[in-house]
Amino acid sequence: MYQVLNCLVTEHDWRLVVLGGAICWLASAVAISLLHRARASQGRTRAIWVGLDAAVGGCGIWATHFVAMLAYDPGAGAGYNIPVTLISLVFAVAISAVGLGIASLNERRWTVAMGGAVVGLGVAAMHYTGMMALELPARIVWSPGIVLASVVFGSVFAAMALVVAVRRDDRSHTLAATGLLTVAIVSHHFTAMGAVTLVPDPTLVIDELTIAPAALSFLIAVAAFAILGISLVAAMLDRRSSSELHQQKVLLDSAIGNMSQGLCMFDAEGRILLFNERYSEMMDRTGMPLQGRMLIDVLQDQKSNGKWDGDPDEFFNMVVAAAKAGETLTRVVTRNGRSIRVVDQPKKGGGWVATFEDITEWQQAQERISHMARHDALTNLPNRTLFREQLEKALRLAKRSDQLAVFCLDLDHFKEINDTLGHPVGDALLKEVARRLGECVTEHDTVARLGGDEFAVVQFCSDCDPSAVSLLASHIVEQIGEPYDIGGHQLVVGVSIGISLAPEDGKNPDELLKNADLALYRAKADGRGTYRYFETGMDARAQARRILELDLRAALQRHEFEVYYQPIRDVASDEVVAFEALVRWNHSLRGLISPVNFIPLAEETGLIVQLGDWVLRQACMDATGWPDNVDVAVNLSPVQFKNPNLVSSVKAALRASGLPAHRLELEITESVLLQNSAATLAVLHELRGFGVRISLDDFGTGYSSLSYLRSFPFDKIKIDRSFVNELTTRDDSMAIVRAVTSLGKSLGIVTTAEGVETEAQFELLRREGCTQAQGYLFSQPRPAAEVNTMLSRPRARIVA
Ligand SMILES: Nc1nc2c(ncn2[C@@H]2O[C@@H]3COP(=O)(O)O[C@H]4[C@@H](O)[C@H](n5cnc6c(=O)[nH]c(N)nc65)O[C@@H]4COP(=O)(O)O[C@H]3[C@H]2O)c(=O)[nH]1
Repeated sequence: MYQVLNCLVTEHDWRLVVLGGAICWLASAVAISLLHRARASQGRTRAIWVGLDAAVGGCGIWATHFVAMLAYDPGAGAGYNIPVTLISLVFAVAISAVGLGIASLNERRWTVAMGGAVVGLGVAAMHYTGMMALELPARIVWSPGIVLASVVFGSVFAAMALVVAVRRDDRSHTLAATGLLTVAIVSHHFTAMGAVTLVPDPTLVIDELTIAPAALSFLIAVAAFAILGISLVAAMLDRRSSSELHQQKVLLDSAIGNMSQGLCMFDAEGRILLFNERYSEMMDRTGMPLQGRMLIDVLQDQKSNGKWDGDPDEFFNMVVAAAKAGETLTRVVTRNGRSIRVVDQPKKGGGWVATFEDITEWQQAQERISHMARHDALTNLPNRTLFREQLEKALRLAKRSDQLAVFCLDLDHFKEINDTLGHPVGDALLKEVARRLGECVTEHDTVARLGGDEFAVVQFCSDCDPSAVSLLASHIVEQIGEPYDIGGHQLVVGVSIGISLAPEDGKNPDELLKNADLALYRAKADGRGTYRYFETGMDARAQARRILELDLRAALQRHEFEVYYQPIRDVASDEVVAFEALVRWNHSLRGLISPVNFIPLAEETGLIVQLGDWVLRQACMDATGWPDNVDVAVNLSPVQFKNPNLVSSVKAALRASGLPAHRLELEITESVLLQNSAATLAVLHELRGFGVRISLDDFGTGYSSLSYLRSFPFDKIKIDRSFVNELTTRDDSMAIVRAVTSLGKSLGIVTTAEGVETEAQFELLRREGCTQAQGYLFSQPRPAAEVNTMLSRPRARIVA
């Protein structure tokens, strides 16, 4: 230590020492400030800043050394070897570049310290290379301990300088770092100089390629100018980037200020660095000092004002810890009745960015969508999806003693009401039905609309009487069956109910619904307006029906259908005047199947359109081979009337066969007139318009409304065989037949009695003036090939 101080005090010119110190301070200040720029930039820009920084630092170290060497007078004849002097400058710049590059790599304190230590080694490398350039008639004897101390001083102080510099880019830290870097260079130099002892040796020859100390001052001035020049360039670059930064800041401010989202940026400690107005509005922090404040203080203020109901410490610690761990936090908070989604996104370099989005409307829309997806729009009752979920839940929660029943409901003849009175009336009726159902059940039960006129109920009751299910079912049948007054229409609609019980009829919603549906089918088949419980055999019957349906579809392709004909005789002349076409199914395994067993299924599945079309074409074709005065009657199903192509199908059948239209008779039932009567009547008029005749079949069995006879000028009324059957035994049947025949006579409509089986029936009909008769008395329906036989033989012989 003494040696170092002695060297400094006795062997140096103080004025030059102060000048060297000043150059060193200047270079250190520029180097520290450039280090900040380097660390704030990326990639190539960072490399440029590191390069400039190393050039300034290196020149500073070099100039400081040689100014200090000027201050140190080693004696006459001293000079500096030029190449080695220049190499020492290269070392100073190159090693500083490595150290500064390391220090700019990341935030870690140890990396920065290591970078600083490398810069310190650069100072040492420069110093000792510079000393090697010193040429004088003396030998330099080094004191190794002091040499080591000089290297340690340089590295430790330089490491400290860089660590302080990167801690914060403000004036105090920059000043402290500049001071420490100056100390690093200066302390290293003078400690190293203390390690020198010059031993005169006149034998030593001074190289020619040396530079005199006086000339060296010129080089130092160049280095000092280099420092100043680089500082100037850096300042200009800095200015330019400051103005760019300023512009960017203006842009950023306006973008942040106009965002619909709230935004707040925090540093790693939880201090507010930046926020927009939207943030303070949304989080109810308007008018509160926020800039630079710790979040915890803001929360505590809000807590004391009653605007925050959480635990500020707990919350603050949680968000700070999450940001430190690099976790993104998302939560939804409620402020002033609005729902706000907050996302805390950790940011590079510590801290986090919080964004605040008002999702109130979005949330409401989501709720609406989810409600719509699970409720029926018309009645607002749960739909099938929600019903299944609720049934599933009820099954999960049901205890052994609980009773759970699933009801499937179907309104009877709702379709006809909808078709005749229109959809608005149908909709109003469904709403009213939904309301009445709601009144029938308790708060433990669920009512749902599964679609169309299908409703469902889950009855859930604890420790209740088993008769509760039947009681509810009959109550529903009664309530739904009460008359409705809808838009001035007095309506009556019945309901059929199928019931399945859990767990005996099914353990899951699908099974229970399927079985309740099977029971519903049975309720409908048993005459509607009633309820039925599921029974095990129902499933098998449904299965058989499904097989029949599949068979029916295939039968058309396999040409398994055949048209049979039954003669219709004129009562007065006893001549065959027409044949009724009646379809038969020649099933490959089951033999001949009667239409009563497959026509309803064909109607349900819509296959009747295809089948009816085929019968029509076949019947027209067959009739062309009969005498011209013998007509053909073909049955039309109500379902065929819903097909817009009906008229064109009839025309096509006539055209294809060449049968005159007046020889074709189409038989319809009253139910055809029930559905959308205006459209049906238009079709009937169109058919009649081109000469086809229309008969009203099964008269007396359905609604038997005489108004139908007024609504359309039928060519024929067919009296149902149930009346003919009882003609000789029941007076009322006789009275009905008499009324219909006289009605026909007065309206000029042909009357045909169906199902005539006995001579006595025929005799009565003849007496009452019935126009035509049809029945087993004359012939059963027979294949087309037997038509000629039926035509040629008198009836008595056929019966026999
Ligand atoms: N007990 C008894 N029955 C008699 C007597 N005379 C005729 N019948 C039967 O009465 C039915 C008359 O036909 P429908 O009332 O139109 O009733 C028909 C008709 O509604 C429907 N049907 C038959 N073929 C077709 C078709 O091609 N298209 C449509 N849409 N329906 C058809 O199937 C129903 C039943 O047809 P089928 O079984 O052929 O039954 C025929 C016929 O065989 C009798 O003296 N005594």
